Amino acid sequence: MKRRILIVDDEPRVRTSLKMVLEPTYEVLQAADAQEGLDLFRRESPHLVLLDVILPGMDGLAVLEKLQAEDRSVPVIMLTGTKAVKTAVDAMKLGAADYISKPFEIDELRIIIAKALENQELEREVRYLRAQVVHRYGFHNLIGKSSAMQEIYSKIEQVADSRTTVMITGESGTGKELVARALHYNSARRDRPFVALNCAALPETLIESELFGHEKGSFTDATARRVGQFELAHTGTLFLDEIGDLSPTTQAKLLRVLQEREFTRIGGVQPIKVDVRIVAATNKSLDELVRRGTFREDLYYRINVISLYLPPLRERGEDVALLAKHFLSKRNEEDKRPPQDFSKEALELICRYPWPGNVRELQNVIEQAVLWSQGAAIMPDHLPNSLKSDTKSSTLREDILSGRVSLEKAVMDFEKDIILDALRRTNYVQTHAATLLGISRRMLKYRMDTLGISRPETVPAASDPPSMTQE
Ligand SMILES: Nc1ncnc2c1ncn2[C@@H]1O[C@H](COP(=O)(O)OP(=O)(O)OP(=O)(O)O)[C@@H](O)[C@H]1O
Repeated sequence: MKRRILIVDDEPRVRTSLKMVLEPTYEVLQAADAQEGLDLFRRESPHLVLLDVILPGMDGLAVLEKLQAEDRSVPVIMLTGTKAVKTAVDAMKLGAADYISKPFEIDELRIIIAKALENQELEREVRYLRAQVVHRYGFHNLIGKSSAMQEIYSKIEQVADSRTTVMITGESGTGKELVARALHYNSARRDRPFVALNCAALPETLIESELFGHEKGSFTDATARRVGQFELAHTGTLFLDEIGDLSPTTQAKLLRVLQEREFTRIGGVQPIKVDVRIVAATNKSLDELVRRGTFREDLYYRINVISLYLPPLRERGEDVALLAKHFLSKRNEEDKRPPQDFSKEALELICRYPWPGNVRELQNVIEQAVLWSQGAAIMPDHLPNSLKSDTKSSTLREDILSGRVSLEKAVMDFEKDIILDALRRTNYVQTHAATLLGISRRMLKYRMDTLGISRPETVPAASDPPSMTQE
């Protein structure tokens, strides 16, 4: 199929000659003014536009802006009447693919057109591949290419559409709520409510009223009727986070709703029927709670029909860099900033850290780093010390265990580091540094002599007050 080129130029002579030159290779459409050009652009979806900068009625640059607003992916080559460099530069700033000054060499025009079409093709390919990557490495806001995450995606796809209760387990911050949402938004209930309730966040007295609602006057603070989360989630999904924290009484009530699919508000008599899909989550071991008798076994079996386990981030190392880049570009997009990148060293630190707070901790660290970096690439300095000290101590541990460094030397270096830090923080006032370290000034002096620490010449000697502290 021939590609279509739209020529927008008011001079018939130019249009005819361009048509003659281009027609063997391309299908050529012609417009004599801006309006006709815009109409043809919308109707015929050309692959490329040759646009004159001087047109009757509307300036070529204004037309260019309109074309860009319609579809940025179609390259526009400006035809400038004279050697109007300024106009050409303005056009390029507005997004023109290239420009050529009239009169031009036919071969030159051919090359410019071919190059612009080739770039357009490449851009399309990149967009397509990017979409593919998102599909392969993500699933409904969940990012991760590890086999553990791939398994989660396919389980979500398999069970999303059934009404069955799903139990999601995993450490705090591993993404349990995100998985619950993915289940809801991939089910037939996606247009119905998704209601989330954190069972650990409320005292026992409030949780039942939160879940089932109450009638006016049913207890002291019940000044009006209140609809509970079960009713709000009717025909949708109710996500019960930290379900292991429910009290025995609330567990019994929840079990009844799951069995009978109806309940009554606190203080009410009228049973209310509900159609709610329950997704529950916990970061505790429900097995263990059942063994200890704090979680009802019958409720456990009701809820645990299908279970999804989210492994901690330290066990899916391949996801760390991907998630870090995802959070970085998300933050940049939200703040409408130009894209940023990580320096090699910063990314190494991020990938080496064990992330005890899982994805939530990683997300917080990246968001803080964006603030510190102020638009430059993210460097180790923009990352919290915990990431660095962990790497430092694990490297040191390796050095000691492999005999590269003696334990004695490592301990001395460590002590020296801390003493120097305390001295720097107190501007070498030894009394203050000793207080920070929780040792006597005499002991500090002794350790400084042993470790070869002295006050640098740049720090004035008068900084230490005369020694009259009780030691
Ligand atoms: N795979 C992931 N892809 C993208 N973002 C994620 C992923 N996992 C978690 N997050 C993000 O990390 C944060 C914590 O996730 P979430 O609240 O779902 O964890 P959780 O396991 O429910 O935590 P908790 O047990 O403390 O309630 C959220 O901001 C979430 O968007």
